[in-house]
Parts: sequence; structure tokens; C-alpha cells
Amino acid sequence: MPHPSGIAQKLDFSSGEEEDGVTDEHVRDFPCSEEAADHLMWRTHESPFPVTPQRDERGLSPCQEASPDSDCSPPAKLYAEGECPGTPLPYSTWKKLRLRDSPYTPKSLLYRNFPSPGTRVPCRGQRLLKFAAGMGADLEGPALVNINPFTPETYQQMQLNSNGKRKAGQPSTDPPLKYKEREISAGFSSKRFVLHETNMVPRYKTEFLEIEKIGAGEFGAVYKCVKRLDGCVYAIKHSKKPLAGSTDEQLALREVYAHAVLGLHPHVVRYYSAWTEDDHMIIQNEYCNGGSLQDLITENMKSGQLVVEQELKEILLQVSMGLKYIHSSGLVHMDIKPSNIFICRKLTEAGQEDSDGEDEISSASVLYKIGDLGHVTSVTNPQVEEGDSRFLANEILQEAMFFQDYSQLPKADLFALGLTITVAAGTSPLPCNEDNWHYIRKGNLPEIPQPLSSAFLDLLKTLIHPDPAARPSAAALVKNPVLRRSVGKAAQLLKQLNVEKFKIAMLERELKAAKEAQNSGDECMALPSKADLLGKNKKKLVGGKNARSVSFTCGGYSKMI
Ligand SMILES: Nc1ncnc2c1ncn2[C@@H]1O[C@H](COP(=O)(O)OP(=O)(O)OP(=O)(O)O)[C@@H](O)[C@H]1O
Ligand SMILES: [Mg+2]
Repeated sequence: MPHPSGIAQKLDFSSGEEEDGVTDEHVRDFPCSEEAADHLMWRTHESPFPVTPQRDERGLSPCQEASPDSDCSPPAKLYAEGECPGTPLPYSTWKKLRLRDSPYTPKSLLYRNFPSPGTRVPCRGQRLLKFAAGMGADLEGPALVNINPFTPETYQQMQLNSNGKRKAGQPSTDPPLKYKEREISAGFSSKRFVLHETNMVPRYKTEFLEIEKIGAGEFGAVYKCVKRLDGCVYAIKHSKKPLAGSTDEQLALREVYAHAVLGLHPHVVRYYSAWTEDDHMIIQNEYCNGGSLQDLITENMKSGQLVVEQELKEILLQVSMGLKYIHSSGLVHMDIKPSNIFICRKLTEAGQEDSDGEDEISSASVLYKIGDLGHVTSVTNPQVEEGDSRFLANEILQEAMFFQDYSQLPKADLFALGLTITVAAGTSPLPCNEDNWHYIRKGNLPEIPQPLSSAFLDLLKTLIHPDPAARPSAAALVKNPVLRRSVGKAAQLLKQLNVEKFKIAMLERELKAAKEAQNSGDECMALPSKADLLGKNKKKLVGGKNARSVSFTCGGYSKMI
């Protein structure tokens, strides 16, 4: 049986090498043994490794702040056995790292390979960039690149401006933009070549240590892995089927495109990188240490527990924040359901991070995040791949909608979210079709086996309203007082806490001054010439008969001391 130290060694800076006969197969088996589990607690929720770093309140990781186009791998947090896993690596050690096979995000590759100023952006037929990393592709050939259909127009325009020398405001008459438009309207049809060309040297086994399988779905399997270089845990998603020509290819690309655009929100699972190996797509995402909401529901069912109303509201609020972000980017998720909502239990102390406004709840100890972006589509040019029928809004099946009014498309996510919360509240499994399915689509909530406040029930009902226009938008939902109540209470308590802290600080200052005055008074007793003066000071410092008025307005608080 491999020894834990063997595994620690595996995690050393040995990217690209199989060490000492400890194969990945051994390592994969290791956590399954009881002994190993006792030693290392290599389980989903008990990893000794630092989980994927959380963003700061602006949604940025330290590495993103440094370089937005880097691989997004966080700064190394490597540690020897027994050391604190969170200890940052000294800079000197960090500098010595051999950054071999340095991975590139699609975005960084795009920047690297974008034509230099003056070069014309390639026309149709030359559109795909050969990604070079580790595969010896012909980089001298025409620049080939996938066009992300989810990138905002302004962003595309910006790139053209910087690369094609067109100034802002100038009419978009040059071929590159037309080419882009054609590409985007072509949707996901002709991307096989780029997938083929991006098949790299096996990066998964080289760069990651697989710990365990954490999920599987329609698309493929998801593994919990430690990145050998940075020692952090990631969720790595492998497509099940070979990509070329299959619908999975489209889904995989959609997911990557969407992740690349929706990179920075505390309530959307974070994306780090994607690549292909053996014609299979691999996506490296933030690891959510609490599993999915579906996992929580399943556990609750087993133990006869229910998610209480307060928590249901929190889930609804946080997921609405994520949806608001997605929708404001002109995108729709199209597959909201419990197994696509992920749970991150914060490792930092609650309240450590500053928070303001609607994201105040982000200082909560549990974060709910939207993941699985495989069905994401754009509002303006929807290519709808229906999600799970149990959570599907009726209007998605009405084709007429897609030829008339796309503006209500985001409301399908709100419908699915309403049913997701209903399921989290303990309702029995939702129907896939037939009478019960239609009954719910008429605006009837399935039976919920716990008493919920009428305000909350009404809100859930409006979410599944048959008319999408009658459902609240995600932006409206995050402001809904039914959901904001708990946030309001937290804010109120925070203000009170600040007031009390302020009072303590004042008293401490006063005490210090009193002590100083007392000491200097004792000393000066021997100096009669100064006694009078000191007596005055002392009186002033300790208050004495001087009524001192302290007034402050922190949190609306004002008091005379
Ligand atoms: N980032 C992550 N952190 C933790 N667990 C994850 C993560 N991503 C996926 N999982 C687990 O893997 C499961 C499947 O992941 P995902 O939904 O992304 O794949 P899928 O194949 O598209 O699934 P489906 O077809 O069921 O929607 C999730 O339900 C969850 O249990
Ligand atoms: Mg899923």
C-alpha cells in the first residue's frame, strides 16, 4: 500500500513526471482504503488541501489581479507534510519553479496569437487558430481561433480596435467584423477543427493528481483533483463521449465559452482552464467543497431532515444574484436545477471580508453557486438545447416564442429556480411529463411537506407563473423584501456591533488617559512647583466634574457619555 508520504511526494513540483513507481492508478486507489482515509481524510468535504481559492469581494483572485490573462491558477500554496496547507510559498522558492508546459487559457492563447497591429484579421476559411502548446502545431500558418459567441459586442469591438487599428466610433465596415458576425451566426457548427487542433500532450495526468470521482452526468464525469503545481483542489470535468461531430461537442464548447465570459461572480462556479485530450473536452473549474444542492437534498431525505425556510430563502437569494449576473451578460443558463447548484463552505471566518449592498450575503459561511454552463445560450441569438424537462418552463416548448420575443427567455431560468427551491423544500420528485407536469405549468406549486410563510409561498408561485412576463426577473428577486429580510437583520446586527466596538474603543482610550494621568500625578507629587498644573490636567483627563459629551453617528447611533 502506498504510504502517505508517497502522495505528498506526488504533490511536489514534479509536473510531468511519474515518480518512484507510484502510478496514478495507485494514487487513485489510495483514498479508498480505510487507513488512508484515517490518515489523510481524503474525502470530498475533508480535504487536507487548500480548496480552490475564493475570490475577494470584487470577485478577483490574487492572480487575477496580477494578470487577468494568466492561467488563473492561484499563487502557489505548497507545503511540506505537517506544514500548514495555507502557508504561502516564499517568493524565492516560487521563483525557482520550473514552469514547464505552462498552461494557457483559451483567452491567453487568443491574445498571444492575435495578429499584431497592422496584420489583417484572417478571413473566412482561416478562422481557427492552431493552439501550439505542447503539440508542435504549425504556428506559422494562418491564425485560427474559435470565436466565442457569448463575448459582449463591445469586447469584440475592443479587440478589433486594438488589433485591426479601427478607432472607436468608426463604422464597422472592414471584413473582420463581418467575418465575426458570420461566425457567430453560424453558431457552434464548424468547430471540429479547433478541437482537433487543440488536442495537447496529456495534460490531465501530468498536471493533476486525481483524488476521487465526485459526480457524473449527461456530459461526463467530474473528478476532484489537486493541481501538482499549486497544490490546490479543482473540479475537473471530462466529457464522456469523443467530441468530434457529436452534440457533446457543442455542449462542451458552449460550456467553455460561457465560463470564459462569466468568469467573475461569487455565485457562479469559477472557471480556470479548458483543453482537449484524445478528442475529449476537459474543463478545470473551482472545486465546491459542499457538493451540489442535490447532494444536500438527498442527504436530507435519508436523515429525514428538511432545508428550513431561512436557508431556502438564502439559496433563492444567492442563486438569483448569480442569475442576475448571467442575465445581465445577455446569457441564459437554461438548466437550473439542484444538481447544477454547488455549495461552497467558506474556509475564512464569516464576516472577514467586507461586503456591501446585495452581496452582503456573500459573507455568509455557505455560498451557493451556479455551475454546469453546458446549456447556456444568448438571449439575442438563442440556440436552445433544452435542459432537464422536470424544470423546464412550458414556453420553451412553444416554438413560436423563439421567432417572436426572446426577451422573456431569462424567465425560463426563474421558473426552473422556483421549482429548484420547491424541491429543496422537500417536495417529492418532480414529474418529467404527463398530467402532473402540465398541472405545475399552470402555476400550481407541488405539495411542500413543511409549513412555509405565505409571503414566501406566494413568491415561489410567482416564479412558476405560466406567463413568463409575470415572473420576477433575477434583478427584481434580489431586491425582494421577502428575501432581503435576513440580510437586513444581518446588516442591523453589524451596525450594532460597530457601535459597541466604538464604545469600547472610547472607554479604552479614556482608561488609558486616566492611567497616564494617574502615573504622572504620582511622579509630580514630588514637584510642588507643578502640582497645580497637574491637578488641572488630571481633572480634565478623568472627567471629574467636567461633563463630556461624545456624539457619533455610526449606524445612526448617537449617545451622550
Ligand atoms: N465544481 C464542482 N465542485 C464540486 N462538485 C462538482 C463540481 N462540478 C460538478 N460537480 C459534481 O458533478 C456532478 C455533475 O457535474 P455537472 O452538472 O457539471 O455535469 P453534467 O454532466 O453536465 O451533469 P448533468 O447532465 O446531470 O447536468 C454535479 O452534480 C456535482 O455533484
Ligand atoms: Mg449538471
